[in-house]
Amino acid sequence: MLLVNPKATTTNARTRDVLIRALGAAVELAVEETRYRGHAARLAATARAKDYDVVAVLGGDGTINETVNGLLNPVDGDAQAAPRDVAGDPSTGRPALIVIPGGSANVFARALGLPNDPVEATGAVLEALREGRRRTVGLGQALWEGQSRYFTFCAGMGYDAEVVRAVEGLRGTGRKATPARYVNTALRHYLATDKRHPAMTVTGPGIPAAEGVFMAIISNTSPWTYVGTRPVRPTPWASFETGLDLLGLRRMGLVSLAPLIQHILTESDTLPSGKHLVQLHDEAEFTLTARRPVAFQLDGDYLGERESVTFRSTPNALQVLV
Ligand SMILES: Nc1ncnc2c1ncn2[C@@H]1O[C@H](COP(=O)(O)OP(=O)(O)OP(=O)(O)O)[C@@H](O)[C@H]1O
Repeated sequence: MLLVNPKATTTNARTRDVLIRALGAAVELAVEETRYRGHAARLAATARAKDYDVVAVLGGDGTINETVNGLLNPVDGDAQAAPRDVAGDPSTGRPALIVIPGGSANVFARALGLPNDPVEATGAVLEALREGRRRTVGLGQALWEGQSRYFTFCAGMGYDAEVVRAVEGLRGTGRKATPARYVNTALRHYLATDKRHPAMTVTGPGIPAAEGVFMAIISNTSPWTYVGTRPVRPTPWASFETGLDLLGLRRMGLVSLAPLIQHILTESDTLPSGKHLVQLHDEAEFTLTARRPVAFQLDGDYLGERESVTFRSTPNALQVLV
């Protein structure tokens, strides 16, 4: 099943048709266009219930996030659909995923090593299909107030989620999400964010409690994002094959931030260092609690202000043809 989000930033009818022709020549293909927010999750859950082998997505990180959640959660009323779980590997019980970048940032596709161009990515994916090349990836899961949502590359609480919220507000007025818009919004919003009263504490099984955190980045892979073609790596050791990583900031002043920003933009695999940083690597679970509601984002989607969110690693969650 091919899911196309016609509203994704860089998706157009031409790339859609190229992809349909290319995939259609290689496999038996059903094509669905998403018509509203949440539609990709429903379609993906249906694909799983109907035992499709593969779900391909042409869209941005938002559509991929929905698709992944649809693949992991059973469709309404189908909760006891028999999983095809083979030998305890949960990824074998659901359709595999194909990703063709069609959004603005395409972090998940690029973190998987795919070209950030839909036609070139189609070529790479067709090769993977022909050669049966699959990679098993873990996902992150966020749980709060009785809700749960999986994430493919990152979640965040605090300043970064405030920036995501501000950019979503601008997109609501018809402006596109470009890297320059994110950077401009981040700089402007820096003046407004609270740099004096840290709200969050990180706790978890076997993890010493860390208080006084202003913002936290939770990573399922590295890079965390891209500015243009440049990868940004606040948690350089994170990977799809390990548990979750975290970078927490206990200071938001420019003296602390400037060297950190320089480090994460230029260093590829050394951890940023500093007493004001809280760092976790390859953890199965931890919780962020906050004294007041704090902005929360997941795979670049703003999800409101929250006071407690638990983050859990879900190993071997999905197979990706790449
Ligand atoms: N037909 C539609 N009309 C409006 N919104 C849609 C439609 N189909 C899907 N959506 C929603 O559009 C949102 C944005 O899509 P998506 O993330 O794929 O693209 P993007 O925002 O351009 O990319 P990125 O996430 O990389 O910025 C998704 O949250 C999805 O739910």
